[in-house]
Amino acid sequence: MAIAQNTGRIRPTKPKKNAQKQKRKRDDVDANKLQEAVDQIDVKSTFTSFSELPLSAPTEEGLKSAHFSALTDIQAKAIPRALQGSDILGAAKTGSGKTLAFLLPVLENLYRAQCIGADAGLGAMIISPTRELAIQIFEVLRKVGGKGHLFAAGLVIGGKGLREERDALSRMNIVVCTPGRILQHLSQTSTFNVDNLRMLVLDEADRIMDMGFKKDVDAIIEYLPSDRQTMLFSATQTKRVSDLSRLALKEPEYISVHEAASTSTPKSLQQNYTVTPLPEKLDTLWSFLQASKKSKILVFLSSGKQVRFVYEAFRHMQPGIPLLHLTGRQKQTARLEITQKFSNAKHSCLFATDVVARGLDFPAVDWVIQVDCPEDGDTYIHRVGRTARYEKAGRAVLFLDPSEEEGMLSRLEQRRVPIERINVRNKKQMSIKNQLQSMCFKDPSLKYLGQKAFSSYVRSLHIQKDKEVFKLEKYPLEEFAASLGLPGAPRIKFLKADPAEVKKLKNRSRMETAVSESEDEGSDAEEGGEDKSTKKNGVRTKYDRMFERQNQDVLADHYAKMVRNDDKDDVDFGRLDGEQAGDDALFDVKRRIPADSASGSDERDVPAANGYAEETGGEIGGSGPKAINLPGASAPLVLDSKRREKLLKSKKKLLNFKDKGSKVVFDDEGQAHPIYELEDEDAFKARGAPDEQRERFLRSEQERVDEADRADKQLAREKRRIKKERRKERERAEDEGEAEDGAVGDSNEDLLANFAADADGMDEEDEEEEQPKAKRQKKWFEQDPKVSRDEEEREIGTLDELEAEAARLLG
Ligand SMILES: Nc1ncnc2c1ncn2[C@@H]1O[C@H](COP(=O)(O)OP(=O)(O)OP(=O)(O)O)[C@@H](O)[C@H]1O
Repeated sequence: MAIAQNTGRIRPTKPKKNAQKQKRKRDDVDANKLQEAVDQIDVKSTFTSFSELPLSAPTEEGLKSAHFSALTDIQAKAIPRALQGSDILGAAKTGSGKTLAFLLPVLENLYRAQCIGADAGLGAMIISPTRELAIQIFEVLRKVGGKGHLFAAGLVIGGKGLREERDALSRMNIVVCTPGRILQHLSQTSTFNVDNLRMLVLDEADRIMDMGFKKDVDAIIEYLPSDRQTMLFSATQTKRVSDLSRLALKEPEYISVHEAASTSTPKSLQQNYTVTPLPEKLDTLWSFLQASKKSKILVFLSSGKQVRFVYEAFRHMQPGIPLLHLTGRQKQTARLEITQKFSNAKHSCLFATDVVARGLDFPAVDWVIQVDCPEDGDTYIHRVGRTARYEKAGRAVLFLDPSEEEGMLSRLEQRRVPIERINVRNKKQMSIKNQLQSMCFKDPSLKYLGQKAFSSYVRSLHIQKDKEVFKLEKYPLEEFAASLGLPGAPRIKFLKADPAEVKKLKNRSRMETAVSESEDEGSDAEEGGEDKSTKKNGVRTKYDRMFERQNQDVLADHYAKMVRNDDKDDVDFGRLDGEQAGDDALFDVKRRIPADSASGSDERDVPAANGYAEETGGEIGGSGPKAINLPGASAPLVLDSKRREKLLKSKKKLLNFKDKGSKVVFDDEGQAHPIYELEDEDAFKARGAPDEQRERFLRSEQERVDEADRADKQLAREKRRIKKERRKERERAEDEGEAEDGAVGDSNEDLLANFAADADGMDEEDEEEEQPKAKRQKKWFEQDPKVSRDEEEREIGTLDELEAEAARLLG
């Protein structure tokens, strides 16, 4: 198969023309025979191996090289029906091989239809909710289809050049994509023709069909031909009639292989929970890591901020096991690198958000630890499904706060999850609170991360839909803040908001947010999220995007949308009551400014990095720019970009934002006054009319000038006298002979020079003037003055005398 690279760069390879033609001929014959065999499949019979199915030679070859021989349950049931062209709703436990259950029919059905090459157009579209999962599906496609098939296949997930994708799309037969990005191509790429599309696959279909992707999916469907085969797969598949009608499924086959099973999770998965009060969760996690250094562990936390804080804090404490972290906020290349690292690692601990909860097939994960309670039973199932995949063993532990225990256990029971309580051995339990506190004290940036982790966690609790499980008022938040090493709990404000808006926001699940983050917030300007806003706003520049990017280090996009700039409606978190905390509430993070600049006496200081404190109001702290009060600055420094945030690290640059200071003069008592000070008006009037005052002032100034003039003249006279004396002194010295009088002359000159300097400050030029000139050598045309005087006295009379005189001068 001509397959694109898994980085999103699409480079269909070109098989040699002759070989291609011959192969096509063979394939034509094969395809006809295969079609007959497929038509004759008895879908009710039991299949156990791939060899029992009528598959093409290239597919068989691919399966063989990937060492797939026996069919899993879902594959045995779904593949025969899908080969015959039925629409499928496939449900099976995590790690049970659903990917091959839809990839094989895609390869086979397109092969039999000879939907190969650029002329055939796009034959199949496979949609995944996350980029990581799309990449993984693409890899499996490459593994089983890359051996002998001639399809051109590619990945369209954003994070790479739009034009590059656009060019390749027009030649693709199979595309694996994320919803936002493919919709962008459908709406913007004129050469992208989907008229020949035969198959549409939705992996993690329940996720793709829910609120987060609703608009995108509905729009995508509009572009696709209605005469197509549609397949939906998920471990938590639903038969929602609304979804089926949205996708226009035709008499779909509902294949739920584990419906009758007593549990909805793999049998080989051992599941436990431990009741750990929120402030002790990090202690328990640390103790667990210390006891499991030779394991591969996946730790779920509910927000990217928490992931970042726990990762950074634990990293500093050197746990003795390699640590990794993954969130939707990271750049695509970093995410890819981390998933690969964790896949290849033997012993490692990956802290992650729900961005990796679904579909990812990390090999040999020993433990899945859920430090934060999942939002619902489905999320729990997907998270724990990252271990115990395809008949392998695995263990999962859920940390529950006492307030969550009852509610969550009943949800898990409803979802047929067998889970048992275990207790943490007191002896093994370690406390890292003091360590965290001292680390946060020493390292303001860690403390800052801790504050963000705290706020984002509280916000995530607040927006949870299931209030029977998540009762915000029951969590010991002060103690929780202390357990993160913080000196106090950052205060959080809740704002009243439009109920309709809140409802809409609440309907967005956390997973959706994580996923939409992952789609929206890569570094590349042409990613899915950006594309959506492009649609809305028309042309946007790089700077628009830069400023629109929501406070990347602080709050997620959806939180930003929940913040309203309406101070009147602020309600203190401390005073939160049932009504205020109800569905109508939106919230905002309120951080403190230093006590000396804060007006409210009850406010605590929460100094941010570099010793400065943040002040937020309205949208600040939620998503918009932050304002920092610099000591000595007249106005707060607004942090509306990364570049400005960096400023905080440079004292030199910060000086530009501070007041430059003003000049003052000191009176005799040592009191400072501004240089120009307005005097008292009455005192001014008492001194007479302004004109008179002006006259008086001019007169007095004139006298002052005259006096100064006189002094100057006197000084000039004195100088001239000194000069004269010095000249005479010099001449006398010359006359009497330099050798004898040098000493006297020098001493006089010193004396005179000193006097002159004292007299008034003669400047250097004057001083130089006073220095005796060094005796200069005569030029050829100059005469000795003595000689010259003698000569002048001598009269030149005749021509002979004149000639004789000229000869004498020349000689
Ligand atoms: N027929 C098979 N024989 C052997 N291994 C298989 C077979 N089918 C799938 N596998 C392996 O099982 C593992 C899980 O497969 P897959 O990722 O498709 O599961 P899934 O059902 O999609 O899981 P999830 O619900 O978590 O997405 C993979 O490592 C895959 O290679």
